Amino acid sequence: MKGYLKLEDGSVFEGNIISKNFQGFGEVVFNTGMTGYQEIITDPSYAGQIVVMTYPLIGNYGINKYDFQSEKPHIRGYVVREYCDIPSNFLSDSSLLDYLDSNEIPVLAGVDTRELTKKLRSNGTMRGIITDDANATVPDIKVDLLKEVSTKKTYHIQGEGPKLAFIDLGTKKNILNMLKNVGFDIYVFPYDVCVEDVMSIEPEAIFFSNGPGDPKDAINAIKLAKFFIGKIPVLGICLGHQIIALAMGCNTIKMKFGHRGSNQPVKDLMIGKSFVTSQNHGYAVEESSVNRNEIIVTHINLNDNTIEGIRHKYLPVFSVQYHPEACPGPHDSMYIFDKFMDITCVYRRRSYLAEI
Ligand SMILES: NC(=O)CC[C@H](N)C(=O)O
Repeated sequence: MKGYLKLEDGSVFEGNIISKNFQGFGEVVFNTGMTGYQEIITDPSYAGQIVVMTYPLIGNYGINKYDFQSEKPHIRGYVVREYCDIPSNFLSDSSLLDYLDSNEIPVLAGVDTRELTKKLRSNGTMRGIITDDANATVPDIKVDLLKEVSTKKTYHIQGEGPKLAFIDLGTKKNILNMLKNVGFDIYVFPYDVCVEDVMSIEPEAIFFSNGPGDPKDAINAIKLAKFFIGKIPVLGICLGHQIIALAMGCNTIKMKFGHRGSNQPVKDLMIGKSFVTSQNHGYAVEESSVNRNEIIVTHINLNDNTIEGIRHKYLPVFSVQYHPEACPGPHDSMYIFDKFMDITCVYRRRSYLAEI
């Protein structure tokens, strides 16, 4: 069926609606990854967004049971140049379209995604609607994204190491896997958990996850970060990084079109090495808001010099804007998780020594 992607500036991109559902609206963003569509569509940070893939052929390796980053897709719509409906991969259990159809996600194929991406790059991210109705207008509806993607109940992932309070703002599964692999004993809390409930497990470290939306909307998480900074080691990834920055007095700003893909170059200024990283963010820490007497910028993006990581000068707090857990993307910066465990162990030994 003929369909359209209509943008808030009035522009219209034509294509074919190949899904069962033919209506969806959200913020239209583009991702430059050549592979990794299964991880992207199930990354809860994309909640509220229509994702445009710049790679021209999507669907060719199907969907498998290993690469999900959450229980279901969180995107509001999917836009591709060419959809491949004959997946070829020994791990594939279903086609991408069957999976998206079973979750009622609208898919618009046959779109000039190069032109669309150029538009989003020059005008900035815009709201849009996928529709079969040439007269449809682009709605502007705000929903509580954190409530939608965070865990409803606290749960425990047993480990032998230090106790970690994990604030789930819509986490990707591989972040939990990585923290489990380095040995943390993890308690996963909902986004609106109170300080007292987190304290009840006597955490030795706290983690703030990735997640959707504007970091300034994560009011409870910012409050938690303010409380725990300086008390126990703190790590944040992506939304978690932005929350930690806000808690330490920095500001965050909306970027023109963000960074989304598996090929973003980042320099670790502390060790002088550059890495290719996986990213998915539309907000960033504002450089001029960083109080350099207290905070060190540890990582920058080599495409546009924006901040990709910070740490406190004296306190055990650090965070990265990119995704060291990959999924999809390169595994080059997974050392971040070992570093977090090392710092937590140093603090554990210190408090042990202080007691004897
Ligand atoms: N992946 C994330 O955590 C994204 C963080 C935030 N929602 C942003 O777009 O910048």
